[in-house]
Amino acid sequence: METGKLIVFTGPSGVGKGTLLRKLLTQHPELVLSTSVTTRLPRPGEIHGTDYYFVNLEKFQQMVANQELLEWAEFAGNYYGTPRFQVEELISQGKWVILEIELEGARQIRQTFPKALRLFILPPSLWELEQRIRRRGTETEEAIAKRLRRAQEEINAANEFDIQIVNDDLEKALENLEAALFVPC
Ligand SMILES: Nc1ncnc2c1ncn2[C@@H]1O[C@H](COP(=O)(O)OP(=O)(O)OP(=O)(O)O)[C@@H](O)[C@H]1O
Ligand SMILES: Nc1nc2c(ncn2[C@@H]2O[C@H](COP(=O)(O)O)[C@@H](O)[C@H]2O)c(=O)[nH]1
Repeated sequence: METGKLIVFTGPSGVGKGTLLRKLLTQHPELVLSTSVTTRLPRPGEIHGTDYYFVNLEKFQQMVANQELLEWAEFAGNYYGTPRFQVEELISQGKWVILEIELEGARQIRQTFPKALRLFILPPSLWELEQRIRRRGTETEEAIAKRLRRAQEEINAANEFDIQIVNDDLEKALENLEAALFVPC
């Protein structure tokens, strides 16, 4: 049977992780993106069970207490976590599972899944990162400020990851991502 693999995908908010992953998954439908749990409110168009499992704080705390999350962290005022059951099940079936998670969660995964491939996505500059968050138009000023403060801390930790990819030109970044994932044996 083919061996499953865990792939961690991290980078500051607004760098383009979701955009890159949507393209990657269209071209490689055999890859599986884990659906996280969050206490954040849904953005317009986001669907429960597809983009996230949207839960209240009480439910999130219950999941933490019951050890239902593989990793979890607070990010810019909300909680996020990876449901354990789906990831463990999929990997045991030989699937390649991607976690799109922030830095603290990625550090936890490093402890529990040392063989996971860990990728960090960098912006071409902090200025461009801010433009991207603003252009997306999904966050309040307060949330943008929180996310940008966290961005510098995350970028400083990029060297903790196996591979760093700059998302300047989207197509080029996608090519680099594919090269990192599908290295010939
Ligand atoms: N290479 C790129 N060049 C220009 N704009 C980009 C590029 N990649 C992504 N974007 C744009 O930047 C914005 C943020 O992208 P995206 O939502 O994918 O970021 P993210 O890293 O998933 O953010 P978050 O962690 O907050 O969910 C989007 O409007 C997207 O269209
Ligand atoms: N540690 C975790 N981080 C997660 C998870 N799911 C998403 N995220 C990260 O949170 C921020 C903000 O996401 P947003 O959707 O509110 O913009 C971003 O860096 C995501 O990668 C998770 O399960 N665990």
